[in-house]
Amino acid sequence: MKALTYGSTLQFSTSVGGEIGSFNQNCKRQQTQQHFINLNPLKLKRHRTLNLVPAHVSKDSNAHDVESGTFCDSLDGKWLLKAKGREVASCLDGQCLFLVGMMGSGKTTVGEILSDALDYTFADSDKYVEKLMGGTSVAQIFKESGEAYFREYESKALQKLSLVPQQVVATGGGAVVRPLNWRFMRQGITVFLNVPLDALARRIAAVGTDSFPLLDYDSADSYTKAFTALSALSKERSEAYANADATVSLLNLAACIGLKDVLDITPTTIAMEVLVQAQKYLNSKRR
Ligand SMILES: Nc1ncnc2c1ncn2[C@@H]1O[C@H](COP(=O)(O)OP(=O)(O)OP(=O)(O)O)[C@@H](O)[C@H]1O
Ligand SMILES: O=C(O)C1=C[C@@H](O)[C@@H](O)[C@H](O)C1
Repeated sequence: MKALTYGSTLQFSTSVGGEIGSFNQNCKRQQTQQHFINLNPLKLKRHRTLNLVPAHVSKDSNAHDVESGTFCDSLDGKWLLKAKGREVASCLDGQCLFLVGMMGSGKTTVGEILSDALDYTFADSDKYVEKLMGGTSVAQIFKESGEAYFREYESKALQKLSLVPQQVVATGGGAVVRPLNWRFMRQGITVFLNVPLDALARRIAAVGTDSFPLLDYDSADSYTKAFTALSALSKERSEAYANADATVSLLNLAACIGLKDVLDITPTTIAMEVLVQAQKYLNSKRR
């Protein structure tokens, strides 16, 4: 564990290129780079020692991971996320942040953490549709009224949600396919959580495919049916996901922090990377 001290600006080094906490770009493990985060908004006492704890201490972890300052769900990890959240919130200037990505990619899990870091409210468009439908579940809507009907309500939900400032919205996995939905999502900024299909299928197989109507195939084991259906959906949607303003690739992120399995990346680490990529996008727009 590496202890770091700070004044009003925290400085630490990581093994990768990019800005603070960015593990996603130009990952070259031999390079070290200084990163800075402005801690003034947190109004903290000076001279506190900050411990950056590795997110995972697996048999593959080594001292390098520790020194690289990998974020995790420790108190300090959350605290750094909060500091970054304040910084990004000021660039967002009230705009919403829409998370897009395949079902099970972590939009809800990461979105809730992000809303806390940004001091934003959180909304899940699937849940909003369920509310509009008097509490009927998404799976039930698909079953009783069909996908087209659900998509109409999904667009209504996104339209309503896009009117609320300072909100993180976890969108439904298929929201990106309708151009109309992009009109609503372009009111804010969009970030694509790109999770490899194999990992998604493993995650979904673990929780069961029952609540995912588009994966409700009769044959094969849960992993195979999830993987088969996800592959088909991903082919149809990859172009649409690429319309997002920023992307967080879990494959790159895992490689950069030295994890073999993307499913081992903590939601806090992913949330940090979302903030970093969102900020990059906002800065590039300003130039
Ligand atoms: N980084 C993570 N680490 C461990 N578990 C995770 C992580 N991200 C998501 N999960 C788990 O994976 C499952 C799916 O996550 P989540 O509901 O956040 O995905 P989603 O993208 O919102 O899905 P949907 O499009 O179906 O609403 C949940 O059981 C969640 O707890
Ligand atoms: O990927 C999809 O098309 C879906 C994802 C879920 O979030 C739900 O919106 C619904 O199950 C459809």
